[in-house]
Amino acid sequence: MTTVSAAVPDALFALGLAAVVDGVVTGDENRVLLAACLVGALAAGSWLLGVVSDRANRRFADRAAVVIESHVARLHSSVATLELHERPDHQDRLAVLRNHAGALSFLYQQLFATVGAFVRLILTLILLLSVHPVLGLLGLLAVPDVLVTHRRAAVKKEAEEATAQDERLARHLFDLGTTPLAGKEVRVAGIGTWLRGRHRDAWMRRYVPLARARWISALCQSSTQALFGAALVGAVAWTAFAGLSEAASVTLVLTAGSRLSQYIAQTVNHTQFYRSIWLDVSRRLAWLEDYAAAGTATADSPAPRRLAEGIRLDGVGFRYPGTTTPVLDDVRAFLPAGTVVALVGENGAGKSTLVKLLCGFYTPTSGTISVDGVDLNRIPADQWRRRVAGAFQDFLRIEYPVRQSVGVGDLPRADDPAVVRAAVERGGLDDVVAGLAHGMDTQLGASWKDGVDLSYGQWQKVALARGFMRESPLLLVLDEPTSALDAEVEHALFERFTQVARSREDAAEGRITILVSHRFSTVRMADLILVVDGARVTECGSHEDLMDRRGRYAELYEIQAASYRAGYTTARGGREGRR
Ligand SMILES: Nc1ncnc2c1ncn2[C@@H]1O[C@H](COP(=O)(O)OP(=O)(O)OP(=O)(O)O)[C@@H](O)[C@H]1O
Repeated sequence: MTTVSAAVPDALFALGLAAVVDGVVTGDENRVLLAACLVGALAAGSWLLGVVSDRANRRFADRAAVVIESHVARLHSSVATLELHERPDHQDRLAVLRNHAGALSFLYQQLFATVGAFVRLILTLILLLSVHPVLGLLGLLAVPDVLVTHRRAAVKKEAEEATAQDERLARHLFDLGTTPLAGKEVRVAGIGTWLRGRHRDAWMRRYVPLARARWISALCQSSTQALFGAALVGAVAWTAFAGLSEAASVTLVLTAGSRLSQYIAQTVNHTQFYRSIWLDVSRRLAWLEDYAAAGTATADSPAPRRLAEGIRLDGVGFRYPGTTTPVLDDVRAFLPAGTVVALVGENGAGKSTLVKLLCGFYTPTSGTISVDGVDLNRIPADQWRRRVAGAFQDFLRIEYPVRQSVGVGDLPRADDPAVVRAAVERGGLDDVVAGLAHGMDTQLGASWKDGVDLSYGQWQKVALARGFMRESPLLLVLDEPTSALDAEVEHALFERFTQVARSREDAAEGRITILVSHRFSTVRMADLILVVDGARVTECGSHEDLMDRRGRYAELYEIQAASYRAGYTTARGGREGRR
């Protein structure tokens, strides 16, 4: 309310000045003194109310910014599928929403600022009309400016959206050129200059149309404001020479008139901001809210407490959003409850995609995945995800003390030392922790105080341990989480996982463990092996079944076994030769 109140003394300032001039012209000292006090009081009141409203608004906006950003982040993470992150049109919408989400926090403050601007404008118009009704025309001559400002803002927004992809590209290239992770490869490949060039090109593709739009806007606005300026000069001259020659009236027209353009600009800016925030950012926020809610609309069946039968893939087909090539096509398989299932196949065969579908990160484009006979789409995504655990090849490096970095795998139990310790052991991280100065309390990440950096394989073990935090997942996914570890270490770890998976407690829950690995010595431990080839599951059975079948699996297994044998013989030959 202080914002609105501040508008009144501000607008009446012209009246105070006119009274001072009137007192001077009539030689009435008391009147001059009174009017000067009024001007002082108006100026002080306007300043004081402005400061108070500014403080209050900032406080409110800071709090609102935290709430709104948390809301956007929550909506992001509550979207069940990954489509949101991978469709370019969705990404562009999200980029604009992320960039402007902070502006939403000014919505409330802006509402009062807009009302305040209207109050100033109306009071100023009343003051002008009190001199002569024809001065109301000044208000009309401000209309072109209003129209131009509205139109040009829309054009600028369109240009921003049309080039949002280039902005993302420029940021991506900047990150590539400046983040430590990419640093080695950028230097070895010598692509620093190339990256800089591409980065500049992307910025120019964004900047040129935006700059053009801004220049045209500036030209149009200068013309309309020049028109208004000319009208103001005309109004002052007319007041001075057309029978309204009292000095007080001229002062009023001069002061109120010159402020009129400023108040009109403020009113237009405030309404424009309000309009763009309301129509644009809040519409995007509503879109994100609907998008997040749509995923749960068809979910009407709770996640099972335990798996009794298993998971069935029935004619499952999948294309990534925005692409036309099927990555999976008519996949049919049954994963029985309580088993360890391995997925094998060449690079790009579709193993990780199948894992993502099983986790519910995407919905199949055709066919169904059913869990104990219930379509996975009918199980609320958050419930299903609470029963899924695992580790992925593209893992997170959470730079916290080891205890938390592992513990966040299951937040409700993150503070239970015994649970975290058990997960550390299952993930094979115990030997890494033993070598750290502060053990489980060691800060991870070299950029933090007393922080240590880990090797890629050690980070992978942290992610793996985090994946083992969850108490009773129905689906445990291990999608090449040990690719950076030695074959022997991976073998030992998986041997331990499969033993646990076959333990009485895990078998009672019917947990299915999905294992993706390119190492056949690991894969052969699984109860069931699915061979993914040419977007389909072409073979399915135990290691022995598949070897007997002498198909693709047996062929790949033999190739790997032969290369291991050759490597072993060469290594042994080399050692014996050196002796
Ligand atoms: N987000 C994505 N958008 C579009 N296509 C994708 C996406 N992710 C994967 N693909 C494509 O889907 C196909 C299968 O990829 P996927 O990651 O499932 O293979 P994979 O068998 O796990 O391979 P790898 O053994 O190399 O990990 C590949 O051709 C890949 O290019």
